[in-house]
Amino acid sequence: MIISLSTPLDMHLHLREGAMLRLVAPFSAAQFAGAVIMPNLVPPVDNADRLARYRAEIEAATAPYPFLPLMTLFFRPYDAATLQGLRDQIFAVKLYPEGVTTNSAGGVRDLTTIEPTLALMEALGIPLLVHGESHGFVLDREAEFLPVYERWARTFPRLRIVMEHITTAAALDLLERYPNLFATVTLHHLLITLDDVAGGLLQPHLFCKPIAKRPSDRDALLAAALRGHPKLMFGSDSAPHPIDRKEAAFCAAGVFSAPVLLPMLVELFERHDALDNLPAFVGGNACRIHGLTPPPRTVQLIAESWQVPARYGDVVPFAAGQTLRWRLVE
Ligand SMILES: NC(=O)N[C@@H](CC(=O)O)C(=O)O
Ligand SMILES: [Zn+2]
Ligand SMILES: [Zn+2]
Repeated sequence: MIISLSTPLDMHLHLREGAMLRLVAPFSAAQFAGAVIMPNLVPPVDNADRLARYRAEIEAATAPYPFLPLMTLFFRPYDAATLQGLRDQIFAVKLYPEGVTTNSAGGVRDLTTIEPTLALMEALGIPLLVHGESHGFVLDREAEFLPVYERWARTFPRLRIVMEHITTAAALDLLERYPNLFATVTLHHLLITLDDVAGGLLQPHLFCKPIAKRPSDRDALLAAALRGHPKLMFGSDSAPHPIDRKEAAFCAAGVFSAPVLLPMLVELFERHDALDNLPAFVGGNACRIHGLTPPPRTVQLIAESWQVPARYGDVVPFAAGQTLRWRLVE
């Protein structure tokens, strides 16, 4: 049995640079027609020259797959001339509050100071992608950020705002209240809760920001994804770190899910008898919301089981060692 997906997209992806990029990028390029590429490199992708060189590096690493990198710019308090000059080279601007996640040291310290740049983005039609967490208690960080989304959604009604990698039922509820608010959700946040991370022996390969939450949150996110919620888009947040940064004191945050994404999404939607809604979740909604027209591409999966390797190079993947029911047809 074969399942065909038309032009699947991953709306939140970390490809890193150099040898890590060359190791991980082919997994995404084999499965997806395109992906939104996160700019949290060291130093961040925050100027035209770095953008162009990073895009070229991605294109080299993903050839010969027809893979569209949707580039993002690391949020700075850009002025009008800078944003106008960069607008045609980017899909969106990605905002990190200072210090909330991996490589966000150059993020925004005072969120009340950046409204002039948000107004410019609204005028230029540039979407705002946000890692929305406060500096509060770890389980409350996403909830505490929701009023910030509300303020921006009200102040800038034509600014398209994407709440990245949401992990709570409360974030989902907010989608219903503001027409210009959208969200991405990862595969792992549809499957795991905090118990999987820290309820038994500590599982560093499931440690990420935002941290996985309660069963009720996971169930609400899964239900929304399975029904193809029109404002919810798949974004893997696949975020590889070398094994010595994960199996260590001060374990880095990030789950490397790229190699298993479509096989596990198909299995999940099949198990819940929701395969009809998978195309909307993995690209259809994103194309409609953002007006994207990536080069059409068909990706096929076959019902043939395989075991996820323990490692790819020096990176441990999500679901390592598990047997999956669907395999990508290469
Ligand atoms: N999600 C993570 O835990 N880590 C991401 C950064 C991010 O998306 O917040 C990374 O770059 O490693
Ligand atoms: Zn993030
Ligand atoms: Zn991310």
